[in-house]
Amino acid sequence: MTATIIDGKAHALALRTRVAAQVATFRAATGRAPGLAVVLVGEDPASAVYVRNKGKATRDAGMESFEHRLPADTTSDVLLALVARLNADPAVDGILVQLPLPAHIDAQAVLLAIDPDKDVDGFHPVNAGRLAIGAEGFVPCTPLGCLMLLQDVHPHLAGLEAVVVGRSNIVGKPMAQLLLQQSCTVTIVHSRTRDVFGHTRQADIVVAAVGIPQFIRGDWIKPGATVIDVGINRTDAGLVGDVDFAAAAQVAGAITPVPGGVGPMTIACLIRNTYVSACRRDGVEARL
Ligand SMILES: NC(=O)C1=CN([C@@H]2O[C@H](COP(=O)(O)OP(=O)(O)OC[C@H]3O[C@@H](n4cnc5c(N)ncnc54)[C@H](OP(=O)(O)O)[C@@H]3O)[C@@H](O)[C@H]2O)C=CC1
Ligand SMILES: Nc1nc(=O)c2c([nH]1)NC[C@@H]1CN(c3ccc(C(=O)N[C@@H](CCC(=O)O)C(=O)O)cc3)C=[N+]21
Ligand SMILES: [Mg+2]
Repeated sequence: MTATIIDGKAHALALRTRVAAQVATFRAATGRAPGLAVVLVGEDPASAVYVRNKGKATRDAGMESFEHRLPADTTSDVLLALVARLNADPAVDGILVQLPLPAHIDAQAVLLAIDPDKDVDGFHPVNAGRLAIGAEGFVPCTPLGCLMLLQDVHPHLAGLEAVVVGRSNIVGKPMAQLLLQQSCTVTIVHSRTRDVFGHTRQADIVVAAVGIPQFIRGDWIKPGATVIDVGINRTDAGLVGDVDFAAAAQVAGAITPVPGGVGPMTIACLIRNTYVSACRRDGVEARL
């Protein structure tokens, strides 16, 4: 069997195009553009590339991008003061503080300072709680993008066995919550799991968010299963995912590539969340 390759780039472009059309309607109705503030502390080159790409995607959608670049030695107090200003700024609908932050800054404290109703990353504990109880809030962009790709392959997710590899607050845990909300039977495996492939081999859906290049082997996948590879690993061989793509594609029914899979959907969902935030803040219905 050779898997269908899930084209994340095409899905992302379609979503961004839909959002851009709705943003035009929003601007005509309200006389203002939705705004996204992105904060980058330090000079990590990979982070700088992401922030540039986010700014471009924001402007391409007809929204305003406010980019704040701070030096690596910025204090927590200075960063918290900037977040407070962005919280109070009516032109800002979404706030994203690029992670990772330098080690001397308490990242949890910074995330906690963001107004949950501008938290388009969905990282604030209030939004994590809203997701857990099924209340309206912001869902982290990467798992939301993964869910959209999965729903294209499986219009009915209910009853499917899903295994999420990884339990981080920004990918694994919210991914498991979303799949549970869709009535999948969800298993989360992590570094202390005794038999990771014993679990993945049973799964109809495997979401890999481990951070280890090509960690998931081809024979860990059940024939016909859907594989979503969240991993972004820069190696000497270039950018690779957390799945051994060549081997897994021989077994899976559908699989996302890296690059061109989940990554572009993350940015498209950030644009979507920012548009939705602007609609909520102005009391107009979000249409997507
Ligand atoms: N495409 C995109 O838009 C995005 C991609 N990423 C990428 O996704 C990947 C995961 O990111 P993130 O969740 O932040 O990573 P973290 O490092 O925060 O979490 C990794 C998880 O994998 C688990 N893990 C580590 N080793 C093993 C193992 N041997 N067996 C089973 N589980 C293991 C860890 O377990 P434990 O908790 O026990 O330590 C942890 O829960 C990275 O490659 C990252 O670059 C991240 C965000 C967005
Ligand atoms: N507050 C915060 N929110 C985030 O959402 C966030 C973050 N911090 N820190 C870093 C991670 C990582 N992340 C990615 C976004 C897009 C691609 C992406 O577009 N990837 C392209 C390739 C890009 C390349 O070539 O490097 C692809 O997979 O095709 C990847 C990774 C968002 N993150
Ligand atoms: Mg992490």
